[in-house]
Amino acid sequence: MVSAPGKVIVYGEHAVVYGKGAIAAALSLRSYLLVTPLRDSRKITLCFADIGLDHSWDIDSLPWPAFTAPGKKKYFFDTLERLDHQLLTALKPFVAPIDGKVLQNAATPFLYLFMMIGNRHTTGAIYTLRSTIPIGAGLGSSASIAVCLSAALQIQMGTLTRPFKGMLPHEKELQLKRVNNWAFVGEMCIHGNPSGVDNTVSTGGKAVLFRRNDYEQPPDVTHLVSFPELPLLLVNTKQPRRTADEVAKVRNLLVNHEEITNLMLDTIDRITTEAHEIISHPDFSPAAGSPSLTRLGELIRINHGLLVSLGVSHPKLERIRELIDYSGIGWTKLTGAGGGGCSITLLKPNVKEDALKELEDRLDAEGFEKYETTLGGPGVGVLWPAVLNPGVENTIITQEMFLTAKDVEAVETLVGVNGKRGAQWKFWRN
Ligand SMILES: Nc1ncnc2c1ncn2[C@@H]1O[C@H](COP(=O)(O)OP(=O)(O)O)[C@@H](O)[C@H]1O
Ligand SMILES: C[C@@](O)(CCOP(=O)(O)O)CC(=O)O
Repeated sequence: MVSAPGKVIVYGEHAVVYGKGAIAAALSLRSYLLVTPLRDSRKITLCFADIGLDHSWDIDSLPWPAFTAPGKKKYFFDTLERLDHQLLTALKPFVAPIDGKVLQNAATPFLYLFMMIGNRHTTGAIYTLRSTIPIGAGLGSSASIAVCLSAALQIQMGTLTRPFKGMLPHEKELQLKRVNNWAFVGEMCIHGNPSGVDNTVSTGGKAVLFRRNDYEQPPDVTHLVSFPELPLLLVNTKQPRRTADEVAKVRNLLVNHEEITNLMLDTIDRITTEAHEIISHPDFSPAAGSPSLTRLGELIRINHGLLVSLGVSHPKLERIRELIDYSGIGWTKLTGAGGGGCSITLLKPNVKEDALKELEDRLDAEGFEKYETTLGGPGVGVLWPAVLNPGVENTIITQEMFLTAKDVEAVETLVGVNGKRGAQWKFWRN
């Protein structure tokens, strides 16, 4: 079993697509992928329980000639920054029988990565996914799945080892890079032109300052090892939207109002840079009365204003912001692609319990959902063998156990990275 986290973008979404900086942190909400190898089978089955996807392919019937044509097959050590649109087209007939865009979007990166990382001699397997990340809410659900698929398929093919005691740091980093590279390719299958910030933070965990100036080159990634524990409130509008559509809105604005849009993107870049300077300052403290926390909060508010001007907010996001501004408990912005999805609020120090409770009741009454989550958790991890509580319980986690966990809490209790059943996850980066 492998697992990878969702993320929040604290500053810089959308601008990051145009070479500006973004700060993002890993969430404690995660995706979990169980691989059940079937030695004597020539079938692969994708069972993505949260969205009701259960589809099988006969390995021998897949378009191997297209994927193995000269120059097409990529190897685990190749640098991967591009998607091969011819190969994507070759997969279309294999995805077409699946009902609906959401399910097709989930299946396409899997098939592409399976064909690229695997080969026609790969044995059959069932790939079962459960995720505690809300789908399409700006929290990087698709990227966390791409990271899981990338890691699981590479482990299956033997091009990735699980992390072990004594593994050299540079080997760990190299393996993370391979996971991230293929995950980025998976993201490209459904997002067209992703910046790569989501898969990067999901792979490496904790928090990053990310910038991709040149799409032909790898991004500049600074790991923010001392990222502070910021008091954040995360609220979901439950308004569905697609990342690709929101990214397209900014692209259109850039075409129609080039100069003004560029100025706004530059301002967001400046906000991210200043926020980075604040949190990396040796005197930074998120404690009560700290002027730097207020400054970070003001930057959050300004960043949101610019995202509104870029056209990627939504009346429901504005309603949440209005309620929170009215209660005076913190500074709010949308996070991720916007158009719905989630907002984050940096809470002011010493917020009174009853003010928070009153706000939560109002959010609840208007149909919004609040998440309890922590930032800065671990990136991709592996549980191998997939057993519970080794040495004590030693129970193999079966597909049935995984599928019958009745809700997010039950999934976390069963297999969670901090789960109550004592499963021993290993991470490439601690
Ligand atoms: N739990 C899940 N199970 C299967 N597929 C999922 C799940 N979560 C997300 N996805 C896939 O990712 C897509 C959402 O990606 P995206 O629009 O980027 O939203 P997000 O902001 O959450 O990353 C969905 O349409 C679906 O294809
Ligand atoms: C809007 C964007 O900056 C972030 C998208 O995040 P999400 O898919 O909404 O989780 C796009 C990108 O970085 O590729």
